[in-house]
Amino acid sequence: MTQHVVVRTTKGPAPADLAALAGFGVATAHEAAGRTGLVGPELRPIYPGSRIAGRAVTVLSHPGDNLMIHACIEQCRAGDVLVVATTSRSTDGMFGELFATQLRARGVLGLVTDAGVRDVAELTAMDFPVWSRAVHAQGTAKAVPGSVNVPVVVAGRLITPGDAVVADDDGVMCVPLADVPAVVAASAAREATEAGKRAQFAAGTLGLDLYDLRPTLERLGVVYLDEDDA
Ligand SMILES: O=C([O-])CC(=O)C(=O)O
Ligand SMILES: [Mg+2]
Repeated sequence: MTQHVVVRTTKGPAPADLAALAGFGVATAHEAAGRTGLVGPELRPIYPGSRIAGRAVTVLSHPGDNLMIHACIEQCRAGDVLVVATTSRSTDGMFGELFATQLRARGVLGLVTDAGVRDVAELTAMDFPVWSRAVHAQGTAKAVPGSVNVPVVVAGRLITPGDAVVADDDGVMCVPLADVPAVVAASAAREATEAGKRAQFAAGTLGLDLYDLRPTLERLGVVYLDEDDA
């Protein structure tokens, strides 16, 4: 018989590294991580404008059943992001504002879920950020066991408890715990480089010249024509 577990774990990234990742955001951290780590684009924020980075606390639930979210909440602490996956595809609304209220009371930053959520107006009003596969009012049961703090796959991406989860309007990414310091350092370097480029672009420089792309166009056979010759 399958064993269902609730794993108690405190390991996670340094708070300063999580704060830094929240500042950089998903696109920068993803590039800095060697274009890795992204959760599939089907997970979207339920409202725009949030940017968080926190320690992953994971739930693996039976579809249509939120018992294990209840079981998980006492394992959560300030600075965490709750990550919910289901054992087969489900868009049922297994999370809403009452769960968010419990998580907020513990200092949890937000929810990333491969399933559905509901109470979007209330979640928006309380500014509790959620990235989900679906918004669906479909109610769920509390009857089937699952696990807390085991590795899960969310929209194609493996997330292990204690990893850093970064989420904003561009989507969601995961930085494995051991990689966090290196990704923070690479993100800072990338941001400094982009600041220099931004200043040059604002002054009128073209990417074509800054990146020396004219020889590439020529090598690839792209020809410039005047309108009358086209
Ligand atoms: O209670 C549920 O099943 C989900 C929900 O709507 C809430 O958390 O408010
Ligand atoms: Mg509700």
